[in-house]
Amino acid sequence: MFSFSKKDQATGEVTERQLDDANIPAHVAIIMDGNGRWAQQRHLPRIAGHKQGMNTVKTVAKAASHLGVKVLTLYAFSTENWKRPTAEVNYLMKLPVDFFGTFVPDLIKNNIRVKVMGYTDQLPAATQKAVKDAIADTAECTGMVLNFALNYGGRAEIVTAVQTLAQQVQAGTLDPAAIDDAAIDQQLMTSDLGELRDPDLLIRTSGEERLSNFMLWQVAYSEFVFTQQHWPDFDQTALEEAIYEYQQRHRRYGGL
Ligand SMILES: Cc1cc(N2CCCCCC2)n2ncc(-c3ccc(F)cc3)c2n1
Repeated sequence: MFSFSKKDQATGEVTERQLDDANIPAHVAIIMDGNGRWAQQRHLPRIAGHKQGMNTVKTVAKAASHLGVKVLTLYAFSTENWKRPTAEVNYLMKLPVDFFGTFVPDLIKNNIRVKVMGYTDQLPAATQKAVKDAIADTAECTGMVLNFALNYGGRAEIVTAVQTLAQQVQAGTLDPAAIDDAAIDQQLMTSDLGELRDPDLLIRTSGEERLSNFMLWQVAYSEFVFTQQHWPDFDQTALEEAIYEYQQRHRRYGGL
């Protein structure tokens, strides 16, 4: 059992809570929202929110690993984020370089393996190199998979999968009647996660209640938990509270 304390924001009352360590979600996915608003509330530039957000990534990755999460997927940059101001995009593209420049030893110490899903060939060369090196440096780790969605979009992922299957039908190597869930799963960027490819729990921070084109196919049966704090304020306790909420729900897979 994992114990944690929850403080009621209104009354200040503190209650002890227990997590059932036999029901920790195997795959947790997080839409890390609120970095810009966090900075704005402190009269700081938006990039200050991203910088603090990256520190939260380090904290939450270690916390998830200690709790027994097997895959942690983090939505770091969407295919729509290229529309942001050039200076902000340039700063964001340097974050993976900074992250691995400082955090790979910690990842290895915690036996955490890095995976990245997205259209990484469209990223700057330095970002691609940092990602490639971190994947190689942690390839022997057998613990939690830290899976970054980087230049990722759920609809683009499905379009790419459909195009591949259509080409196989056109080539005469695939019978259209054989296209089922498994055939689609196999073409998605999460295919190498095997049985852990679909998130059991999706968390979105900062109060927004939208998917924003994230893992649209994979979250078909996920539990969603929307939390109020901005991502830079998210921490181990917030993760434990989200997992506690997940554990209070009856899980159905379309059945009774
Ligand atoms: C673009 C971007 C933005 C980014 N933010 C910090 C977290 C809040 C969300 C936006 C800003 N973080 N944080 C970590 C990464 C990262 C990505 C790939 C990778 F292999 C290693 C680290 C990252 N990438």
